[in-house]
Amino acid sequence: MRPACTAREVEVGNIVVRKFIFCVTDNVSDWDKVVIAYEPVWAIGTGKTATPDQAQEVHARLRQWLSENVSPAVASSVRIQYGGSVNAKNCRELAEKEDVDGFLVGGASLKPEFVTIVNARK
Ligand SMILES: O=C(CO)COP(=O)(O)O
Repeated sequence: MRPACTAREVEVGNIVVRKFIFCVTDNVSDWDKVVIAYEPVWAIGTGKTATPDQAQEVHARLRQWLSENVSPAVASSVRIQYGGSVNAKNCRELAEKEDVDGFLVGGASLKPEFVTIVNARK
């Protein structure tokens, strides 16, 4: 069973995401060269993964924010990847989410299961 994050962990994540996106969008001149990664701090290397719904919620909010503050075209074309304890068991469910465009994989990239993660959308 997947360990869930606490409400505090989710709240801290949202604040960090907000500060980050304001800082970055002010300094981007070519959005074709940008890939956004959402990596909850509490999920990196911990074995705790955001649920697919949690990841989708943050990714969708990022896309919505980009649509309103940059442009709808950028919002729909920019890749938003999820990172944080992605493995062969959780990658398919995460990949099914509309706004999860790929993964940043740490520990699992060193194991044979990485092939399953690479093919998660197939
Ligand atoms: O930081 C990461 C990739 O950049 C994620 O690492 P893990 O997949 O080991 O949690």
